[in-house]
Amino acid sequence: MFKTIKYKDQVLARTLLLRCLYVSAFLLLMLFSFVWWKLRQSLVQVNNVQYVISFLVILAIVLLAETIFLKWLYTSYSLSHRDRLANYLKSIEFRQMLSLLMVTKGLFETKSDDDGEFVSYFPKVRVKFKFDTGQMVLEEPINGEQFMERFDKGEFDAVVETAFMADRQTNVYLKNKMISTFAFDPIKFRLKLSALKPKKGSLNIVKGIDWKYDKFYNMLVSGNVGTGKSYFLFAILGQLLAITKFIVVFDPKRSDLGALQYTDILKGKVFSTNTAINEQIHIVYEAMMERAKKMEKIKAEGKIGAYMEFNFKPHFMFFDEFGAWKEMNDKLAFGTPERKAYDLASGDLNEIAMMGRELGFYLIVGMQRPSADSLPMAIRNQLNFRVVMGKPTPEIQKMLFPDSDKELRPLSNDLKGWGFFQMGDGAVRAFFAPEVEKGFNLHEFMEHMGSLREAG
Ligand SMILES: Nc1ncnc2c1ncn2[C@@H]1O[C@H](COP(=O)(O)OP(=O)(O)OP(=O)(O)O)[C@@H](O)[C@H]1O
Repeated sequence: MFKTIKYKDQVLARTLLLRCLYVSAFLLLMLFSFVWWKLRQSLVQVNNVQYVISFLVILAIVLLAETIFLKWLYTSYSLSHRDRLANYLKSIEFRQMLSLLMVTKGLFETKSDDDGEFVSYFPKVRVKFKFDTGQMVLEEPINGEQFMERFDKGEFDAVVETAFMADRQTNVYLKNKMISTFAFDPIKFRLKLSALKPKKGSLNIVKGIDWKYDKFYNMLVSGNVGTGKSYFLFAILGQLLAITKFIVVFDPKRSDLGALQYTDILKGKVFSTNTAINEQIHIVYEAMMERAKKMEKIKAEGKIGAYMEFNFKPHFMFFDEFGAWKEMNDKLAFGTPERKAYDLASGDLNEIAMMGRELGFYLIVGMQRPSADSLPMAIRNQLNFRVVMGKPTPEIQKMLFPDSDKELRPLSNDLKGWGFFQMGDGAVRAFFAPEVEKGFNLHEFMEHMGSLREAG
């Protein structure tokens, strides 16, 4: 149910606390009156002074204990629990914060009369919490009244995102209002690795958000050591295996991905040496050019459409530790056959990044630091789905999400596998990568995902 945010909600928690204290003081008074009445009937002699003193002492002790208890309930219990009481307390805190935000952003008007200043206009913002999905739904007025433009421009939503560490997921306009849905508890959207259900054209990222590679072609996954980059890449590669057999995997650092050459599903598709990688890049490039020719022929007959409409399958080049490959090859002496092969491969890669989308050839690039030296601009500009695991440095944030000034805050101190992503020009979102469960075996996972394709 929606609740309207009021100006006085700024002190909601204090009001709640005071109400509790008033009620308990009243109950104590009733109890004492009853005890007094009983004592009068009995033989025990208590004078008025003794009675008042004992009442005041007990009242003070009870109210102090209750204040401490309520404070603990509000600040600690509500954070560490997920039951109804904790959710109720959280909703109080959130409503209070919303009211405060509206006031600090000046989204209200005052007038004065003989009795002093009073709030003459407070916009009708309503809120609904969905604790089971970790969402908050805000209804903001777009009704021709004061501040409409500021709500419409998303100014208030941006402040809410920062204050609640939330992500705006959807933004819908209805008559006289705008409905924005925020995810304030990103972990609620986490998928389990075993629950991934990729489909042709879309791979699962978090609940409700898929990577539609035909739309947001080419992916970049960056992140420092230990942030969960490899695990996230496993989730992507596994899903690709479930939808296509046209995959090549490059792992110049020979890490866990390199060892996938020993699986049945990826036998002959994993390459680690520079020579093999450069050669394979050229093979993929030639396959792409071959497809370009075929499509040109089809289009010469007046047919229109994208590659899948002509029954061509998507190809994926899965390139982990891209920076390491570039660094190793950049050192090669000019004029040597290895250098020539590398230069050819670099040119091919640029073209795959640029033309691949139309033709169904996609790149997935994994690297620690996507700096200008390690990731050529021609490729970087074509990476439409950008992911960073962990909290990026300001420079990396600027490089990955240049148009966003969203403040990125850590999602967890003890859990790994969280980060931020942006698809195209969409909002930068915080997310938890699919959870890798205990007892996970990389090779078994890949074989299993591959078997889904064979079965289907
Ligand atoms: N999605 C996840 N689910 C469960 N645990 C995770 C997840 N992601 C990361 N972890 C935990 O964090 C650790 C580091 O993750 P990962 O190996 O993917 O980091 P990395 O950034 O790739 O580092 P490196 O470059 O050293 O491989 C893992 O061993 C695991 O314990």
